[in-house]
Amino acid sequence: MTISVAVSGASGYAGGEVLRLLAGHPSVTIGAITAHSNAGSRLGELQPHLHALADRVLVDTTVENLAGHDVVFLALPHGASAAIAAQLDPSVLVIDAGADHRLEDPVAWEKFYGSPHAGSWPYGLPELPGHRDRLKGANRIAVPGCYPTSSLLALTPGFSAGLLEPDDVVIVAASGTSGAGKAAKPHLLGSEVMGGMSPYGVGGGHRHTPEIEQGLSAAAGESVAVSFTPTLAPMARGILTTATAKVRPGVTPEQLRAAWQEAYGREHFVRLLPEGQWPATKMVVGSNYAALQLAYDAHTNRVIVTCVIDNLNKGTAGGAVQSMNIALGLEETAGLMTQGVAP
Ligand SMILES: NC(=O)C1=CN([C@@H]2O[C@H](COP(=O)(O)OP(=O)(O)OC[C@H]3O[C@@H](n4cnc5c(N)ncnc54)[C@H](OP(=O)(O)O)[C@@H]3O)[C@@H](O)[C@H]2O)C=CC1
Ligand SMILES: CC(=O)N[C@@H](CCC(=O)OP(=O)(O)O)C(=O)O
Repeated sequence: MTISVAVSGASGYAGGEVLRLLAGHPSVTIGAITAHSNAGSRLGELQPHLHALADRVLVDTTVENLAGHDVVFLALPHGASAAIAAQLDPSVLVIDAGADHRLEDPVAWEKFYGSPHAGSWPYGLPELPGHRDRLKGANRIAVPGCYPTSSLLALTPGFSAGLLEPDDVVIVAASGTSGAGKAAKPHLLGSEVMGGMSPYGVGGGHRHTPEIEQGLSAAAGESVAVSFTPTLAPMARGILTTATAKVRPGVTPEQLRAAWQEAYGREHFVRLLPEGQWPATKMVVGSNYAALQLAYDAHTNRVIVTCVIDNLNKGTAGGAVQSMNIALGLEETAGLMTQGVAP
């Protein structure tokens, strides 16, 4: 089976990573690749690492150019994908790397994004309970945000198993700068980022807070409140998320470990590391893997979980391709077997 795929936002970081993965996918033919201000350019000028596609020319992101493919990836700024998706044939598989269709609650959407809610689609994080089944045969998929991917992988097993208190969850995550996209922004200048770290979106203001709460609340079966603080780290790729939550009375460290083992023991891309080995971003950069470790802090009665992902891979493009594979009934790992890059 050969699947024709169009990729929009192909001049950006997320679209570029989708193309990098699709170029190694055994069942995919890459059709239209589209951009906005860079339409008309050769891909090799903008994504010089994509050698096999260097001579392809970017065309405008229009419904006409995206039509006629089996799958359309949207890797556009927030708010740009909903209008395009609404005009694409309902039978085509549309996979949106942006946020437009992630949140189920219109009130939360309007509060954090300030625009009308476009509705929600099946959520492309197959390792969450029940999600793989919802992705099978889907023709619309919302790819999670990168921080929500690592945060939900970190804490969902504890909430699904009923081991954690819902009102005392603290998540602090450090991201590489590619998470902010390619467009020039003063806080991303090398001189601002190199050699130091800084927080942003502090105090509950980051738009990924409701997305993380949505996923954890679904796992818990009750409302979960999250304090989420993102930080910017001097690296191009990678997220290191440290998530902690109060443990319910009577829960033992053995029960905690068993819950995470049960959740991920059969997963290919999510690895609970052997006890004592702690995740580092360099384990996963370039790959679709997530690595986790947990500890019980008896002093504060909290579980501490660390999760690392590559924000552009498992956090965006890898999750998108994995979801495509599931939706189309392909091997889930197809095009995604690249391991981490080290040193
Ligand atoms: N970077 C990351 O780690 C993650 C990104 N995402 C999401 O993926 C999407 C793309 O992000 P990212 O690649 O980082 O961003 P970039 O800024 O790197 O790329 C943005 C892309 O969108 C195109 N574009 C810009 N404005 C418009 C417009 N008005 N209409 C159509 N296309 C437009 C750009 O084209 P041109 O260059 O030609 O102007 C470019 O191809 C966003 O929704 C983001 O939230 C999700 C998870 C993680
Ligand atoms: C470092 C950095 O700036 N990261 C981005 C998140 C990237 C991501 O997951 O994106 P979307 O929800 O936008 O798809 C941010 O905090 O806005």
